[in-house]
Amino acid sequence: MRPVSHIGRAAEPDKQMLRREFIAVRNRLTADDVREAAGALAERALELPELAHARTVAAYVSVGSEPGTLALLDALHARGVRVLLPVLLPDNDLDWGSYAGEDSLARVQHGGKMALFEPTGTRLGPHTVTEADAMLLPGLAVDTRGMRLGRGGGSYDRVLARLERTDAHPALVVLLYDSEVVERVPVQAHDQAVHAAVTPSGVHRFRRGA
Ligand SMILES: Nc1nc2c(c(=O)[nH]1)N(C=O)[C@@H](CNc1ccc(C(=O)N[C@@H](CCC(=O)O)C(=O)O)cc1)CN2
Ligand SMILES: Nc1ncnc2c1ncn2[C@@H]1O[C@H](COP(=O)(O)OP(=O)(O)OP(=O)(O)O)[C@@H](O)[C@H]1O
Repeated sequence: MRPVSHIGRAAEPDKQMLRREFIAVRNRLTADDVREAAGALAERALELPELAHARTVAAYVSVGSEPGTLALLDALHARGVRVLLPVLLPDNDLDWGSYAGEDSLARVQHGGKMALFEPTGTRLGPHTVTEADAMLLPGLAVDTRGMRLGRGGGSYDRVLARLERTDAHPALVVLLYDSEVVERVPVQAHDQAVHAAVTPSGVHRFRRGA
């Protein structure tokens, strides 16, 4: 058997298989499980110094069985933090808009992709994310190096590449369930490590190059 932690094209089928497995586990969660986890996740995340000091936070609105983010968005918004939310573009890149409460969101179906909740206000442009002091990222798993397995759209790979090009260095925090922090995920050359993961039971910090 091939190891799963190699770099390169061979990682792609491994990623696909792992994504299916993590999604299957999420799909077995009940509405109560999701609700309970969302409350705990918001509490843990709000304890992060990176969020306590942030004036602008790039985040996202969870859907389905993803770890819930709405309570966290509301708490940040109530504190006066500027919360940026993604708008999915046709090439999977992300534009951004501001969160102004639940009424400022609309459910958007992008072709055959999953339905998302997106901000209805002014679109600020893809570059706006470089103004964030912290970024909350979706994912399916993260490993002990901070390498993140995303859904495979490459949206956040693009965002992270944009941050690197503009020399922006926000705190990168992925929101996950406890069982999604694992020993190793497959990586490709374009993948970038996050600094921390927040799960309902705690915060995991990753050392760069670990
Ligand atoms: N709640 C939430 N919002 C989010 C993301 C996310 O993962 N979760 N994104 C994360 O990048 C961005 C949207 N990007 C996306 C890119 C591609 C697909 C997509 O192709 N989905 C396919 C297959 C993948 C899947 O099932 O997960 C589909 O829905 O069938 C979805 C979202 C920004 N907003
Ligand atoms: N900077 C980039 N610009 C354009 N496409 C990119 C970039 N980085 C990665 N991609 C492409 O995006 C696709 C998905 O990459 P990958 O499997 O790493 O997604 P992911 O990290 O799991 O998803 P996401 O970033 O949406 O959370 C790949 O085909 C990859 O080549």
